[in-house]
Amino acid sequence: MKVGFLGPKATFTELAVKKVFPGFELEPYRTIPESMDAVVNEKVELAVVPVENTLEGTVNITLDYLTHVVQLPIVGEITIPIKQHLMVHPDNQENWQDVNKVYSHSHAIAQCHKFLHNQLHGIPYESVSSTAAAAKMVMDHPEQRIAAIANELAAEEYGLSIVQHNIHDFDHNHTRFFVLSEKGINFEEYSGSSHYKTTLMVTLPTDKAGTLHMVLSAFAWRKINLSKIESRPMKTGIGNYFFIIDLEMKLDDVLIPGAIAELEALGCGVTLLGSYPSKMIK
Ligand SMILES: O=C(O)C(=O)Cc1ccccc1
Repeated sequence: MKVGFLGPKATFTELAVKKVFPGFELEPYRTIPESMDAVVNEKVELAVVPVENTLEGTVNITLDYLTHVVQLPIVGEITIPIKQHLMVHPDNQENWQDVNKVYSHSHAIAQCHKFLHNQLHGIPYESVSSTAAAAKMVMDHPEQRIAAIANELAAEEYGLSIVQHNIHDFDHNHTRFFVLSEKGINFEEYSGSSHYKTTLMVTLPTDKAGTLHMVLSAFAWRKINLSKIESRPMKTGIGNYFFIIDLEMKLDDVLIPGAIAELEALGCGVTLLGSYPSKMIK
């Protein structure tokens, strides 16, 4: 089976893939949407995409592409610890404090704001397609005084020197990834996890007071635990939002279908995005 992921080699996404799909054939893509398109176009059987980070929140492009452009079932979830390091070309290791630009993925930059503000004050930073793309760029340009924020594997892969370890602003930095596939793969087999979640997309009827309250009540009185609720723009006008709701249980025959029927009776639109095992990597 072939797995599509945000490349190039040694991104955090690749780390997540390797934790649960060791030995699988890997296909790097330049962007997250391109890795999802590859599933739709049957170039790969599944894609692994980042969806949420402890420090920076939702990866909007992933949720938006999943809800507005492609309809790919979520078949699994992987959560991994994230450690960010500052790295430079070995030629510039001694004078690393003279860097004049820092490159990384926007989420990685956001995870290190305090470090950048305090230790590299005033140095501009720029976001690129992934942390590994930033590392590769630093390797390709030894003549430039630039640094990348990326993981240890990227430093190894691209021959860079880590000059500051663990520069993320808070401990317990984790990122969640969705596994997307149309093949109905049994992620429990690969992950060994039988802890399930279910994700719903819910649109509310317009101009009806108290609907969100009633939506939450439908889950509350059934004692269905929510692990996340996120609003995203419908992209149809200011103030028009839908909700992505993660439930802390597997799709069953009674409780979740009952809650969905209740939401529909309120005039909500409900789409099941997936019911899947969730694997936490320590
Ligand atoms: O750029 C990467 O390495 C990615 O896989 C995206 C990302 C960036 C920062 C934290 C987690 C995932």
